Amino acid sequence: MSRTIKFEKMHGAGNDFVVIDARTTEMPLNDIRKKTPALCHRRTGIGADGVLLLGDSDDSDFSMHYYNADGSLAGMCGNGARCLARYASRLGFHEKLTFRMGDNTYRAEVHDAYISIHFPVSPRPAVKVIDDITWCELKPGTEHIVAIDQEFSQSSEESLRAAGRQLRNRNDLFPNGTNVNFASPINQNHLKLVTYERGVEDITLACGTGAIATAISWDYLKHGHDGPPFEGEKPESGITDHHIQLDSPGGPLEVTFRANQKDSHRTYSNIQLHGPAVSVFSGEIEM
Ligand SMILES: N[C@H](CCC[C@H](N)C(=O)O)C(=O)O
Repeated sequence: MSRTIKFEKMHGAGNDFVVIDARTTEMPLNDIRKKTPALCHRRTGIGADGVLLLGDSDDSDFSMHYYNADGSLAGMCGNGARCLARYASRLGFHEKLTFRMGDNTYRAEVHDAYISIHFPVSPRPAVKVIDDITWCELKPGTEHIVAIDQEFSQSSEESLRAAGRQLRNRNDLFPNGTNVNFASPINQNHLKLVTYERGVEDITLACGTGAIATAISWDYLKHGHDGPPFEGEKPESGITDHHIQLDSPGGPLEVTFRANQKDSHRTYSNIQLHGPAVSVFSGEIEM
């Protein structure tokens, strides 16, 4: 049976989504998931990198559900979270809200120009050398690997897409696949970032969890890496707060976090993602 469903098309730094209030659709979430590739198709559908659903929650303001464009599940979507928070605040939720995604409860603060999402996660980066390139592997809500090299700023989009696709499909190393981030430093607190996204199977204009993964990897590779120190830096004991800007093809995102250094261990907390969330149009679609 086909149904007409209301949706809003939104984006955060060009990472775009079909947003649906699942409380009003009377359609099982899994049925919407099955329709996700058709909804996200850029020629025959609405066109998006994924579908965001707002659902009920017992212990938060709402629950977030996210499907990649191919219908696969992802642990988290940072740009999507900002869009859903903006959408929720327009539905009448407060500007400060909480939402549930998987096992985590996130907090969001909705401002006119930007939205901040507090990530209740403490990712533990691990260094992996693959084909002579140093990668940092970590999971700020979903799976990422990050390489940081000045050379990526000169690389063509085609070459990064091909390299991202190849690594994403290295099932021997990443049985669940991974999102792949190529970053190049501009200065200590500012990097350029290109992300190949699993489930979209392409470079997207921005990736929020990729921005978090990159900001933390940048710090970890300098201070927390078990191998020889990078740039001659030695780990120091203590707490430091960081604010990093990541420039993606679709625009800048900002990440703040706290690094906690104890002996040779470096851990991360107070992670926040800040950036825009914009409504493009709304409509109805037969599903
Ligand atoms: N674009 C999203 C990430 C989606 C992650 C997804 N592609 C996966 O983990 O499979 C973001 O802003 O964080």
